[in-house]
Amino acid sequence: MSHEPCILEELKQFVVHDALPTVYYIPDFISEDEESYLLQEVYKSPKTKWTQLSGRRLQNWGGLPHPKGMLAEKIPDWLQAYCEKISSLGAFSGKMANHVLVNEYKQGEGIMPHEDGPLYHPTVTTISLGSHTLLDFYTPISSLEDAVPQTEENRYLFSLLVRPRSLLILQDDMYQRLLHGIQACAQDTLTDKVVNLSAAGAVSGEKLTRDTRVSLTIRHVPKVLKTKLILGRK
Ligand SMILES: O=C(O)CCC(=O)C(=O)O
Ligand SMILES: [Fe+2]
Repeated sequence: MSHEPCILEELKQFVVHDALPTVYYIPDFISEDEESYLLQEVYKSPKTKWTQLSGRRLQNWGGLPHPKGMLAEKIPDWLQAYCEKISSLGAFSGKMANHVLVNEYKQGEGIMPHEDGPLYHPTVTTISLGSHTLLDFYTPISSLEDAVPQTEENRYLFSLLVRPRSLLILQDDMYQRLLHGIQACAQDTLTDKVVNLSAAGAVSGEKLTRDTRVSLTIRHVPKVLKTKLILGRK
């Protein structure tokens, strides 16, 4: 299936590597003031908005994606502004982002390798706040030869360094075929497996200590329910 080009010309300079369809890494997408403002808003949200998972906690905004359709909820203004800004770049083929996950990772926390699944438009955009992290990519289990033991180590492909205030856009195979995850560790030693070293202003061999990172994962959920009646609720 061919992919319609949907990102504005001006973003082309941020493509990380032609061999990786497709990664855009945009350093300093937001200012330090915007970063503090967003962190303030995240931490102002009611305690009940947080879901504690093993190794991270999260806030879900916009509704819960569901195979039958997402019952859309209004996204607060402080997030809506960024949904609009990113959508206007063409990230979602002209559609408006309508879903935001806020993940908080304390130093040493991470997320297991996973796929984001079929409920989203196949583009994921992520603003990082407070700390860098390394996002690691893995081949899916079925695509390796049987003779090779399918350990996480064998399936590991490469990493992206995401700095605070950056915007990362993943599309195509990067989203649809590969798994992504974040190692639960407190410090990263950069290697040549980090494919955006120069774009992120880093060098191989550098050691970076993590702090608490908050990520805003901004997406478009195509299937939305217009009213509660469709779910059969009173
Ligand atoms: O924190 C991130 O950048 C990744 C989050 C993620 O993969 C997810 O929520 O599905
Ligand atoms: Fe994910």
